[in-house]
Amino acid sequence: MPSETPLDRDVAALSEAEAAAEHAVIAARIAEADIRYHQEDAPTISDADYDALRRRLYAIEARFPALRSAVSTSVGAAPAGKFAKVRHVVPMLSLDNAFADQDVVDFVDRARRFLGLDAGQVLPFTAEPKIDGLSLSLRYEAGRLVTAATRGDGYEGENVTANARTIAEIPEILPAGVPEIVEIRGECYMGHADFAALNARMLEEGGKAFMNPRNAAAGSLRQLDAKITAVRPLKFFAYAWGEMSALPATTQMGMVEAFAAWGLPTNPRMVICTAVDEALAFYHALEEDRAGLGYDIDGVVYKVNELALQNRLGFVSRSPRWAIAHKFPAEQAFTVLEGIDIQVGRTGALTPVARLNPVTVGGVVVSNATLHNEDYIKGIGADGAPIRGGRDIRIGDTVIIQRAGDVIPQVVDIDLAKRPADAQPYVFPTVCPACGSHAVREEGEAVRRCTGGLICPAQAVERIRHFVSRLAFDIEGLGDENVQLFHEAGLIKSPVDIFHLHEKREAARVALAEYRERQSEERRQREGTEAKSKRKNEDRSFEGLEKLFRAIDERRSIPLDRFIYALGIRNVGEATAKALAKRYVGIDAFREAVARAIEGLPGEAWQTLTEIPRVGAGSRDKLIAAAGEFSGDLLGALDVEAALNRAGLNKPARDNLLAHFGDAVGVIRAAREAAGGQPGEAFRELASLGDVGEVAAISIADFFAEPHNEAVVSGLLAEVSVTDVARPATGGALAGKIMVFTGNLEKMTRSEAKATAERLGAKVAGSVSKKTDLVVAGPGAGSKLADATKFGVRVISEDEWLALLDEASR
Ligand SMILES: NC(=O)c1ccc[n+]([C@@H]2O[C@H](COP(=O)([O-])OP(=O)(O)OC[C@H]3O[C@@H](n4cnc5c(N)ncnc54)[C@H](O)[C@@H]3O)[C@@H](O)[C@H]2O)c1
Ligand SMILES: [Zn+2]
Repeated sequence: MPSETPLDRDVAALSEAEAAAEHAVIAARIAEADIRYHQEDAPTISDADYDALRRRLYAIEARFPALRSAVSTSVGAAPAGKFAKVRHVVPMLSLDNAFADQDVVDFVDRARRFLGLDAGQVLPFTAEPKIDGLSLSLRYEAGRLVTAATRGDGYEGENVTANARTIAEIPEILPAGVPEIVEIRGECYMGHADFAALNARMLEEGGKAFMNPRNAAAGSLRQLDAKITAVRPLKFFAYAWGEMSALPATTQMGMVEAFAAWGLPTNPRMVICTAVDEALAFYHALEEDRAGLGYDIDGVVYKVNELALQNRLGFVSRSPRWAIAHKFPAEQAFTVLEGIDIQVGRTGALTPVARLNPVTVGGVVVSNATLHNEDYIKGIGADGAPIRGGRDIRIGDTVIIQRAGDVIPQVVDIDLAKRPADAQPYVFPTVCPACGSHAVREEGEAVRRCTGGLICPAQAVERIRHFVSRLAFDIEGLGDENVQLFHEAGLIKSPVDIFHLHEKREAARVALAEYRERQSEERRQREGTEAKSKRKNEDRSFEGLEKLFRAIDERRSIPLDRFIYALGIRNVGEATAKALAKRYVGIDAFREAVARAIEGLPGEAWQTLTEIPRVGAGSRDKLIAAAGEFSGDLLGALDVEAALNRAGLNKPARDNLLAHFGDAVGVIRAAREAAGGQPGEAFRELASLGDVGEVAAISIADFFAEPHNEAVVSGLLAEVSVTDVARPATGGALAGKIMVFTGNLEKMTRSEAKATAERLGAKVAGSVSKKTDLVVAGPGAGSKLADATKFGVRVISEDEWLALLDEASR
């Protein structure tokens, strides 16, 4: 609830003056909300907030009846001036609301008491979905539709006859034999799929999207120009009636069945209940099916089935005593966005989370909701097209929160009318809030990522796990569990700490002991017995720890490719790391090359051009060259077209560039800008290595340009010596040989086998050809083995391979 109304103060504690003051404020807010909702189809508070205001109003009036005013008994809002008015012979009233199951129990008890029923007598009532649309009254005279009217204030509605006639589901003529005067009432609504399609069309035509299906239905029906209504996909369910010259039935159910027989759409979920339990079961079952109905409902309506009993029960002020609306907890609510927090995920992704003024949605108090990503906040969808009609989200905005079922609550829209005058567009951080490293966003990616992988606490555990993984430092005894526990104990915060762990032997022992203690405690709890833990945590040796220290020491020397791979640079996998190591051989040469590449790092405009789909490096360079030669000013559109033609791009590249930058002027402007930020020679060289490429080169440069990472690399180099990668094809027992592994290897993994072969100078290929020198085939080998036979390539078993390795290492 917005803070202006202290709805939480106990009514019993209010003085008469306080009550009067609060009553006046609430009454004014209800009157205002009624006009926005019923007359303008543009609500400014949520239904739940509205209901809470009404409940509070009635609570105050119950204690101070003298405060009752027009609002207390009002229904809807007066007809809008733009429509002709229609007087309802039988008023169209509202319904009393039930929120908790107990309210329904009370309702039935009240009705039974009123009717003087004793325990043995049943009181059947109907239960049916409460459709979330707007009520519509259809008057037929001699079987012909003569007037259609909205509810208005219950006594006078708006004449929307021409509009209603355009609704396909509403019959113009009723079958012969119907009473002379028939007034059928029901709900005019719009289905989910139709609503989505209508909104897409509205946006495409440059119009405004509707907030929800109810507003869309109301806005479409209440059009001065019926031609507009005609193209809006409106539907109708009949469930009530007004003036009738004769009644076709004596029960609620019978009446609705008669309407169906006359050709009116009625809701298939309507049932008869004889006990409260049955009604509540219906309610909860419907709530579960709610999302799949295809149209919005906001609760269940119960009505006493016998019309004779309905007549005896009659009305209280604005609603019948024989019916009640049992509302579902709201799935959407308005609240104020108080701030945007940035969370950093395990892989460095920065995710914006809305900090909200707490609000109840779907029966749960929500104070955080997802904002998805940077573009979502700006009003841009995943496909680059506007969402929410292009409205961005700002701190201080009044936002709509949605929470359906178990889905994470999300911010779905904002109310522009309530935007504070000083609200600023949200600027997404370019620095990681967890570690201060810069955060970059790759073109074509929705997420921005922290580049401080090695020091970022949010990513630490993941990165350290990668650092010690098999293809990287391969430190035995430092599995996922140990990384986690040493990280939690503050002993390994970054990879450098691994090499200092032995200096903190005591602390490591304590951390390990505590971890074991926790583990066995958990086991005890799980198994439920004390006795089970036979070895009651006796002083177990810390042999494992000593072994770990030895394993770490063994890795104080590591080949360059493994070292590069271990750093966990984005887009740098095993193959890229190998290509780099092969090219630069030693760590110093590699770092120098990267430092030079950073100096020549291309500008953002160049990077953007690089990542537009179907625009390869060739097209990009052609375009930049053409833009460089182009001397005209960008306003001369003809020249611009000519310049673009001269560039000689292929069609897909050209189309995608035009789509991305809007028009030829935009393309040339972008190309000119890119020309100013072209990469230097060193960058181009880095990017041109096999298995590296421009994307990886940018990631490498970004990584080393981040001082935090440089610091960790220097720290590591003080602890480990990075060995040069032997130039291949010299000396190794398999120098220059092309090998293929196929089938299942049982004594070593595929990647191990591959690494060993490469260490001996072989090149490992993925498929067998005439050039293949050797195939190692395990069980289950298939087509590759067949190829080997076909080409006459030598094939050996895994055991023979191991023997060969033995020999080679002697
Ligand atoms: N957000 C706002 O600013 C705002 C303002 C005013 C009203 N409202 C919403 O409207 C409600 C009050 O409006 P109300 O006075 O129309 O009461 P109501 O919506 O609680 O109940 C009466 C209405 O229910 C509808 N209905 C749907 N299915 C029905 C069925 N099967 N049988 C009978 N009636 C059915 C009819 O149109 C009827 O007029 C509030 O509880 C709130 O949800 C919201
Ligand atoms: Zn970070």
